Amino acid sequence: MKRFKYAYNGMMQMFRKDTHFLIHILISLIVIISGFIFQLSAVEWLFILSAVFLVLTVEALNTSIEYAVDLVTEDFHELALYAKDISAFAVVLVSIYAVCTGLIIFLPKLLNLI
Ligand SMILES: Nc1ncnc2c1ncn2[C@@H]1O[C@H](COP(=O)(O)OP(=O)(O)OP(=O)(O)O)[C@@H](O)[C@H]1O
Repeated sequence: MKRFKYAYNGMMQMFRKDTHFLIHILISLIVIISGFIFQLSAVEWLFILSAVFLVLTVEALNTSIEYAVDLVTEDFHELALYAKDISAFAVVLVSIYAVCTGLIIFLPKLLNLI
């Protein structure tokens, strides 16, 4: 129960600090609602949910790394720059995976509507 409380506090802090997180949550909700509308198969749900949770998880880790780096130094430091930039790169990578997954699953269904 303690762990859930800490996790809840972490989530609330994410909402306060990281506006990207809120955008990710909103997009995730739209994707999940679309999944119900298009009646995804079990395998399609697995890919969509893995993409959604991967993006949210990596975004949370990215914010966590930013805090850890800021704790060590707020001065300009090349290693701080590498740590933050590589962590941002990880978010971009999973976002590309999520966009590809969304396109592969939803695009044929959307084209079918036309
Ligand atoms: N201490 C530092 N030394 C060198 N470069 C830094 C340092 N802090 C931040 N940077 C550079 O500025 C960029 C933005 O850092 P920042 O901590 O503002 O994160 P952010 O991407 O704006 O995240 P958020 O919007 O969630 O706060 C980093 O990716 C890095 O290139």
